[in-house]
Amino acid sequence: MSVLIEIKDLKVHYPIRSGFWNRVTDHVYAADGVSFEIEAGKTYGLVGESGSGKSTIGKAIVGLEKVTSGQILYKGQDVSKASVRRHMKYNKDVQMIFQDSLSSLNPKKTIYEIIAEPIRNFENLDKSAEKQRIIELLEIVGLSSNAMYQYPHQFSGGQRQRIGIARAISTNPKLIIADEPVSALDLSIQAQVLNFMKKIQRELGISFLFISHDLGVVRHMTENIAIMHLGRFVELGTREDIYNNPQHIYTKRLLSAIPQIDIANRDANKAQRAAIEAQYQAERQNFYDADGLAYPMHKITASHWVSTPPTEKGATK
Ligand SMILES: Nc1ncnc2c1ncn2[C@@H]1O[C@H](COP(=O)(O)OP(=O)(O)OP(=O)(O)O)[C@@H](O)[C@H]1O
Repeated sequence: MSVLIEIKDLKVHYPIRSGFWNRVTDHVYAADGVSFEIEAGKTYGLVGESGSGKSTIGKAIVGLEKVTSGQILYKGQDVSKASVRRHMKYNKDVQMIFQDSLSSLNPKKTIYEIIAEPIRNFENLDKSAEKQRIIELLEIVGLSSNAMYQYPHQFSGGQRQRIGIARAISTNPKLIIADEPVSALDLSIQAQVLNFMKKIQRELGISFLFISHDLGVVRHMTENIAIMHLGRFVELGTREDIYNNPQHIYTKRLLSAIPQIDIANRDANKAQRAAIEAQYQAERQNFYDADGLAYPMHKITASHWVSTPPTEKGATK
């Protein structure tokens, strides 16, 4: 295994201002000491409910959010500082795709201009080489070269996600942060886009940080997964650890929330969901501290970490 990027004790705290003087009166602890590694060519899943801090981590990694403390180590350098990112041309290697492709693609620009923008930031191609590159990128994402003369609103949601992917891969990146890349799409289109992401990963060797609120969506995409709740990781492990041997009550609750298409067992699934919810409500206080925050994680196997009360022994992450 080769580690592409290492996140160490990352904290991103947003100030809350109030009162006549607009003073900082408190903070939102959006990411509160998270550590994990993404391997080269692999997908890392980051899963939690809305507001748990997933996007904040993704944005901090690409440099869109200021890091309060901690490190983001890439090729041995701490890229949490803007000067280091510029010096290393880090933003060429790390790109982001968003959930809402309509608002993340400038509606006034043609697809050609949208895809050309990151290329122009990092390379000095002449007009014909640039056009050739854009035609190739459209081909990779399964769109005809005519698409380059059109505008985002002329495409379906799934096609727009492909355009977002074409733009993201245009700089030949090593890592793509995919923030809820399919949650705005119909189920049938979701599967197409997910398969397509796996295909470009195989062909181009790109790593993904795949952010989702739905453990069902990441299941077939990731090798390693972190479960996040209120700014902290509650559980982290391989796909097998998380899906076959979940330990934290919050992970169990997220697993029970995966939509089931299996109509024959609908009643049994509903009963199981209700049982997990009752267990969650009854045992919640055992899993969180007096402020309602997750405890530090402890290692339970070589790959599996779980947030547990501090009386239990083991290294913390
Ligand atoms: N710029 C900001 N200023 C203040 N608070 C913020 C800011 N951005 C996010 N937050 C808060 O930080 C917390 C984490 O938000 P974040 O968007 O990272 O969560 P998320 O898990 O990605 O959720 P969602 O899927 O809804 O985006 C939330 O409480 C959110 O309200």
